[in-house]
Amino acid sequence: MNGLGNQIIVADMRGTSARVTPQAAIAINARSETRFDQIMAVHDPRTPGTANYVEILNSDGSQAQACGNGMRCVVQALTAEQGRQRFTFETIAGILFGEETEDGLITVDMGTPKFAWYDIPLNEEFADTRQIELQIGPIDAPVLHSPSAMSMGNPQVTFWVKDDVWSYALDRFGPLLENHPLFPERANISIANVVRPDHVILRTWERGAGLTQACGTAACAALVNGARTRRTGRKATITVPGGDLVVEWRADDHVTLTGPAEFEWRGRLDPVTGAWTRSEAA
Ligand SMILES: N[C@@H](CCC[C@H](N)C(=O)O)C(=O)O
Repeated sequence: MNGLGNQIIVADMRGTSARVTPQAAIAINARSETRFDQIMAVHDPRTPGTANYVEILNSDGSQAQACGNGMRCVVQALTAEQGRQRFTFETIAGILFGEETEDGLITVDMGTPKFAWYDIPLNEEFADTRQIELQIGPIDAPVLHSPSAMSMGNPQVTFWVKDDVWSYALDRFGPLLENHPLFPERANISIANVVRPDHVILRTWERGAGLTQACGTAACAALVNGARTRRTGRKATITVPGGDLVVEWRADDHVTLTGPAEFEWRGRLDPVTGAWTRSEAA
């Protein structure tokens, strides 16, 4: 499936105790036909009241706590299968809610943001994470500097720019910043241009996956970081390379992400080795 071009494999692991291994993820990603950004492994529920436990793997085999575009794909796959439209899921970051609406778009309640340096986490104490000390480029003329940091379940860093987000070599800066010593669990790195308080243009280098067409949790972080630094309101369209997402930071502190999800093709997957076959029928 894909969520605005974020390449997602929804792996149906219900009825088995097997897990998708990091080795399988790396092997699947090595094939051009199955290159992906995240695998959403949908397991039987672990907690009463939830539909499924969802484990998230990045294309480098690492585990992610949250994936907004992937959750939309899971909601759409389960809605198509079961007819019902609302789901409660458990992930390592907590409980999430997802719903397909009448217009075919999917809204996921991504939970609440965290701002304390130790929750993000950062390796250094910052009293205020709306603007942290971090820069890239020459010390006296940094190319990017003073980003906002927060956790949307996963570590997120938003650099603010006033010009074209495409004029920055994110493919070069992304890996350096993702692995910067300030981030003990690495980080998702975004560049944001606030066009209007209700419109942000965003590019993201994803932890464990690299440049992507869309990153839902980074879009949530751009809105929340925008609102807490008074650059945006509490609801905005976030334009990512793959298209538009709508993010709202509600009065109850929950962040919702709305956008499309698209089925591409189906197959059978060995979760241990990553060997796969494509099904003839869609
Ligand atoms: N594509 C995602 C984010 C996936 C996880 C991220 N790479 C991480 O490791 O935190 C999204 O849509 O949110």
